[in-house]
Amino acid sequence: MSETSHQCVIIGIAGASASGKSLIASTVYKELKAKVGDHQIGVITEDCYYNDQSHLTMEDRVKTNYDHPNALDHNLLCDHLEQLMKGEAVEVPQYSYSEHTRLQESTTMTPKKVIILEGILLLTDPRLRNIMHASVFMDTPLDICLLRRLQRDVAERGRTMESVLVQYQKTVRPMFMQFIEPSKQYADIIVPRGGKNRIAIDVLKAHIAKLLRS
Ligand SMILES: Nc1ncnc2c1ncn2[C@@H]1O[C@H](COP(=O)(O)OP(=O)(O)O)[C@@H](O)[C@H]1O
Ligand SMILES: O=c1ccn([C@@H]2O[C@H](COP(=O)(O)O)[C@@H](O)[C@H]2O)c(=O)[nH]1
Repeated sequence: MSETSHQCVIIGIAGASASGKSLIASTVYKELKAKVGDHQIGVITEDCYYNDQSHLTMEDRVKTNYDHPNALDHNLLCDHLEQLMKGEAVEVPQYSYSEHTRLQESTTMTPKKVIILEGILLLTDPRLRNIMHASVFMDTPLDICLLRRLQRDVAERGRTMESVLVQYQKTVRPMFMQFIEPSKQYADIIVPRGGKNRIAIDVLKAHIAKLLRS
């Protein structure tokens, strides 16, 4: 648990791709927002901080390993979290998974009392671990993650079934084994089965509600 946060508390949610990080983060956010309003709580996705690849050809963009820590701009993410903790607003980048580029537009995030931060590689970075007040690891079996990623990426991220399967074998699974799974040791809470785990949602809501009251 970090001692550095004063105005804003960061709760990190990590785990494999398609393990349910976004779903649990958005469920906790929506259910709490209905009670406390969206000025108190927000969600930031690590994916927004993928490096812009617009200088590369599409062929090279497709070949990039998006599951290695070097694919992400954690410097900018840390800077933004520190600004939010100081009570300053930040411009969160928007990322296109189909173009592998950062969009021109960004999203303004005003300071919040609690930020839920979700992403695959969050717990691999000591700077981010130090900023977090509490951390969660979504421990969904990898075969279930692959099934869910396949469905989601074809439906929502402009991908073909074949491209998802090739990428999974080349980078997604190996990087999970090398970086993401070992980072589980740093989590305070380990959530099995995925983003609909009601007990886990309620535990997170209760913890955040307590922080909001303090
Ligand atoms: N427990 C669950 N049961 C059924 N579908 C789930 C469950 N958890 C997540 N999903 C679905 O799996 C897909 C991947 O989940 P998502 O939250 O996007 O994963 P992540 O953010 O970890 O990549 C989404 O379509 C989501 O709705
Ligand atoms: O240009 C990109 C950027 C990322 N990815 C894949 O996204 C997942 C992380 O996002 P989740 O929402 O946690 O699934 C990561 O496994 C990358 O492989 C991509 O395919 N293309």
